[in-house]
This record gives sequence, C-alpha cells and structure tokens, in this order.
Amino acid sequence: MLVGYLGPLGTYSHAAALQQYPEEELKPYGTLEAVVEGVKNSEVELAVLPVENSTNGEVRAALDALIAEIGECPEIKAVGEVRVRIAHQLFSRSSNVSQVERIYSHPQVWGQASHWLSSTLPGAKCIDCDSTSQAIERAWEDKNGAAIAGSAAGSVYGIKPLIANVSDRDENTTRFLVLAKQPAPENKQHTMVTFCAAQQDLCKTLEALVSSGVQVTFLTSRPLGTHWTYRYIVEFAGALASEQVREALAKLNQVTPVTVIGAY
Ligand SMILES: O=C(O)C(=O)C[C@]1(C(=O)O)C=C[C@@H](O)C=C1
Repeated sequence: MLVGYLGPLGTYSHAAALQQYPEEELKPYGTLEAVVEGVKNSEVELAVLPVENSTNGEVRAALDALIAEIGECPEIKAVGEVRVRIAHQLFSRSSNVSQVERIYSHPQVWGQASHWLSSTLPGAKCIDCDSTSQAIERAWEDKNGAAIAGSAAGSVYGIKPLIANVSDRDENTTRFLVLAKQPAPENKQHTMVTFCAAQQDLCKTLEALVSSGVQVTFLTSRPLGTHWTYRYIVEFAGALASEQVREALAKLNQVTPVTVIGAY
C-alpha cells in the first residue's frame, strides 16, 4: 500500500506517516495541495494531512486543499487520525545565533515558536517554505540563514541543531487526518463535517448538533467572499452509525446541506 505525505524525508508529516504505517511504502509530495491531489488521482491509497496544531490551531492550507478536493471528488474521506509530538530545533550553517538574519520554515511553524523568535531573533526575516525539510535545504544555501525543523530532518541532512528547543510549548502536538477514497468508517469516535451558512444561521446549525446531544470538539470557518457567509468545518464526538449522530446530521441538513468529511 502506498501512503502519501508532505515531503521530502524528515518532515513532521513523514514522521506521522512512519508512526502510523511503519511497514508501508511512503510517497512524498511537494505541497499540502499535492498530497490531497495524490489521493484524488488514486496515486496513493492513503495520505496523512496536518489539520490542527495544539499551539497554533488549524492548518489553514491543508483544510482549504481538503475542502476544495472533496468538492471535486466527494469519495475522498478522512478515515483515521494520527497525533505527533512536534519539537522544533534551530539549524544553521552559522555557529552563532546572533549572525542569523533569515529564518526558513513552514508557515505553520511561526505561531509555534513566536515567543522564542521575538525574544531571541526579533529582527530576523521569516521566509515561508513548503515544508520544514525544504527549509533546511534553503537555509543551507544562505550563510546568514537558519531553519526551524524537527530532529528527524536534522538526521536526514546529517546536521546537529544550533539550538535544541525553540518551541513555545513542550507539549506541542499536531494532529493529522488519514485520507482515502473510501467511505467514512461508521464506528469511529469522531466525525468531521462541513457546511455553508450565513453568519446569522451559525446558531441554528450548532443547535441542530447540540440538541441531538453531540459534543462539538472543533470548529473553524472560512469566509466565502460574499458578505458575510461562511463555510464551517465542525468536528464532534460520536460515531456515524450512532442514533445521536444520525439525528444530528438529519437536523443539520434541514438547516443547510452538510457534507461528511470523515470519521476517525
Ligand atoms: O513542514 C513539515 O514538516 C510538515 O509536515 C507540515 C507541518 C504543518 O503543516 O503543520 C506539520 C506539522 C507541524 O505543525 C509543522 C508543519
């Protein structure tokens, strides 16, 4: 079985794929969008996609890519979840942190190390990269550059960190959804759905869930660009096959059409 992930080797997505599928063949992709496309085009049977970090919240690019591809290909579903401890380190060709002028990393990382960055390197420019491993490659071409990445990325490139811990929080964790072109499992503990609603209808949609007795565990919104209508992504506790969740989805469908993203 082939499992897609945001590469190259050594990214946190690679760690998630290895943690969940140690025996399977893994296929790296260059961007989060390409990971979801890989599932859509059946190049891989499964893929891991980061969706939420305990320090910095939702991974917006990943959720946007997932919603866009599900719109085109509704067979894509989340069928599992993997949680990975994220411990950031600073890697640099320079041996002195005061010489660092530019820092390379994945944009999701800035909010996971913002206190460290503003206290230690307040003047440094932050440069977005497609992944933390790519950040090391780019920082190595810059004599006043440094990358924030994990220890696995350092091992892949055979380098030691200049600073061993730059995360704002020790318990920093990212959760990844496992994607597949399969029906969402009926018996898992959590369900994720998406729907569109005007601002004033948000309470009605939540009421549909809460009055059915399900507990909402995650909620995020994206503006649709019209004033002021949103796409919501909501996760709640409960198996798809349970009476409670069936009732919740039926009630929600009466307010606005709902799409099941998956269950895990
Ligand atoms: O760049 C990586 O190493 C990734 O796997 C991406 C990613 C993310 O998009 O959230 C994964 C986990 C961390 O939160 C930081 C970056």
